[in-house]
Amino acid sequence: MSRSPSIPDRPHRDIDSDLPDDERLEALRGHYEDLVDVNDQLTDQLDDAEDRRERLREKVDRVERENETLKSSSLYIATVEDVLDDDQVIVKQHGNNQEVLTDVSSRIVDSVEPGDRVAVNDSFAIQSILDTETDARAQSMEITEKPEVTYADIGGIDEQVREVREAVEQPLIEPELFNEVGIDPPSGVLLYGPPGTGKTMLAKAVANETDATFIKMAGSELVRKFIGEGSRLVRDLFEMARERQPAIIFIDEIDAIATRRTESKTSGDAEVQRTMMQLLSEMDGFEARGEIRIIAATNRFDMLDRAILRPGRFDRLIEVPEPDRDGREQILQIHTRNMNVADGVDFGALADDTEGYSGAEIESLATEAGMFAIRNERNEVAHQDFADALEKIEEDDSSDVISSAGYFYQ
Ligand SMILES: Nc1ncnc2c1ncn2[C@@H]1O[C@H](COP(=O)(O)OP(=O)(O)OP(=O)(O)O)[C@@H](O)[C@H]1O
Repeated sequence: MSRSPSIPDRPHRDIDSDLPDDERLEALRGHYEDLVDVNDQLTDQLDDAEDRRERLREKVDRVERENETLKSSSLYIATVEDVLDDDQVIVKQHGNNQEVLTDVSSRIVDSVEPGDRVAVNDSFAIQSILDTETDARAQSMEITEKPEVTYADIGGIDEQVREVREAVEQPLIEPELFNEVGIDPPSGVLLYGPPGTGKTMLAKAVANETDATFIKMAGSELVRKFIGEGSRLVRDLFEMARERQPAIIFIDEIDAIATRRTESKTSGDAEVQRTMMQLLSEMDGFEARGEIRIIAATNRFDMLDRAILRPGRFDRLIEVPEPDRDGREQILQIHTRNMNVADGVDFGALADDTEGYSGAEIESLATEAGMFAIRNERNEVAHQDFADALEKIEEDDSSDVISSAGYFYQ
């Protein structure tokens, strides 16, 4: 840090009053020049001090802004791919593998290196470099203060929405109802059904509706990546939820940690078992009327260890099936509501033609139809675009079957 410049001495001259007038005048002129000189020095120093104060104020503002961003908690994990000049880097976001050119906070710009795992905020600016422990915790959890999904975004599963609201939302919003009646709400809710039918959406929508933090952990990540750490991460998960309650814990692919016990006793099995025991013990010691609710999801209900379905654990089972015809029509309407759709598009006919499609597949159909419109240089999506998209998806699916069959028989 630079030291403050010293204040110049006050000029002093003894002027003898007996001097002849012209010499006295000369001495006074000299004294005056000394004073002007000191005045100039002081003015310069004042300007410097003001500059320094301005710079410090900017720095304080910047640090305050960075602090605010750090405190707002929705941070995502990414890996640094490349460090460029001008405090910019390219990062790849975990989960969706999106590559983004972004800024680095000046605090840490000198420490960022390619390959580092970092926490980025909503606008992808790097907030901190993760150490291994935070990294492991954060990697397996997705934390969102308030997910954007609402019940209005979910189509075709009204009955399931109603059941989830009753089992998860009501105990959070009106715990006194359960106290008055003298019953405990369901401890945990298990959503089961085929992939892409809206299980994750349901959990997010409850969090949105109840202003709860949404904390998602994938069972498969727990056992695949963190051998030896699974049970600690389950503990972390509940601790994180307690710190941020009201919170919805969503454990996706719960089958990965709660499979039926097999005969084989490999170390991997023992690890999975320990992780599941930790989950059960967290749930057993859990206040059902508290501000934390647990939802799990699986596509493999048949494989589940029945121990997790006992009373006091995941004791409310909700099946989320593939949508029926009306459901498919509703989901199509939802996923095209922000699209520029031509008048002649017949959603009823499209619902008829998409039997067996999940919500996620219907979403891809809508996007694909939009792509056809763009390819044909139109900004309005016509019925034919949906028909072409459907044909393309069916073709892609059948070639997948052929290639996987070819592989099988090789
Ligand atoms: N019922 C639905 N209504 C509207 N959109 C849906 C519905 N189901 C799925 N989708 C669309 O598919 C995407 C994936 O859905 P979601 O992640 O909720 O499925 P999931 O059942 O949790 O799947 P998985 O078992 O593979 O985790 C959603 O983001 C949404 O766009």
